[in-house]
Amino acid sequence: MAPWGYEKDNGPAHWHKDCPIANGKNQSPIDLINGEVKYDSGLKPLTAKYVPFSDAKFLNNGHSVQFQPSAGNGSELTGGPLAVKYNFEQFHFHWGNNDTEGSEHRVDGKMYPAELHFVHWNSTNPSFKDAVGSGGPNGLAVLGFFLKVGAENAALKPITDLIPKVKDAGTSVTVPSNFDMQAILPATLTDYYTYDGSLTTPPLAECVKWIVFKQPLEVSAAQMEAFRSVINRDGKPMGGNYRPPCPLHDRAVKTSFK
Ligand SMILES: CCN[C@H]1CN(CCOC)S(=O)(=O)c2sc(S(N)(=O)=O)cc21
Ligand SMILES: [Zn+2]
Repeated sequence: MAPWGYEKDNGPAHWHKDCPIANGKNQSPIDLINGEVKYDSGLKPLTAKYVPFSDAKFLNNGHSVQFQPSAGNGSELTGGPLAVKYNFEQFHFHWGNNDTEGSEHRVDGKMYPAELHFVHWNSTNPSFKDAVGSGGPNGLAVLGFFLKVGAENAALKPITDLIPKVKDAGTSVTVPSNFDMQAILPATLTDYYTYDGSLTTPPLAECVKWIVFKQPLEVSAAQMEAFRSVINRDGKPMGGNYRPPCPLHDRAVKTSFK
């Protein structure tokens, strides 16, 4: 099979050939249907402590644009549905070619123009790769934020300003050390959906505790256009790098809000 992607000949409908788990019962993303979620008063806010990075890269890996600090950067996530501390690994984006599509998760069938994923791994594992392969839904914790078009996002501006430098697949740049990742997050990480799921790209491992925030972040139209200028390995616009929703099967989606 051609390397996986999001085109007709290598997109989500083909992924099961190399990754049979694509047809598993704990796949992501899903459509978050408000009439079917269940409030859980035991779900407390999350705490993310992101420390400044000395040598982080911003890269185009052919499937997304990704912020990646060197291993062991000391940033961590606790609380919410998580029983232990998770280490920050990377963040990346999914987006569409117009404002009516782009997010991976949906809310009552509605797609947002983009979705931002903060990937963390369970610190009881010796490494990130062990966490991905650890089996069960507690290997990774991914925070999902919907992006909608509105005011310029000043916290994301240092990142969106770097996009023209990683327009082509396989390129990367060093991120200025004064980049403040914490500033991207809302002050309180409260209202969210959470469920057990998978990576939304190959290898599609069912190792993810998903935490998707109800409140979208805003980015400007110019920031959205920056994403839409990114090119994939086939030299085509990367926009459309989102997997459609997967069946929920017998999973429950819990909310921290009523
Ligand atoms: C393009 C490749 N994307 C994946 C790379 N990794 C997994 C395997 O690595 C050894 S990962 O854990 O960094 C994640 S998280 C993630 S999503 N969209 O579900 O948040 C996809 C991937
Ligand atoms: Zn993602």
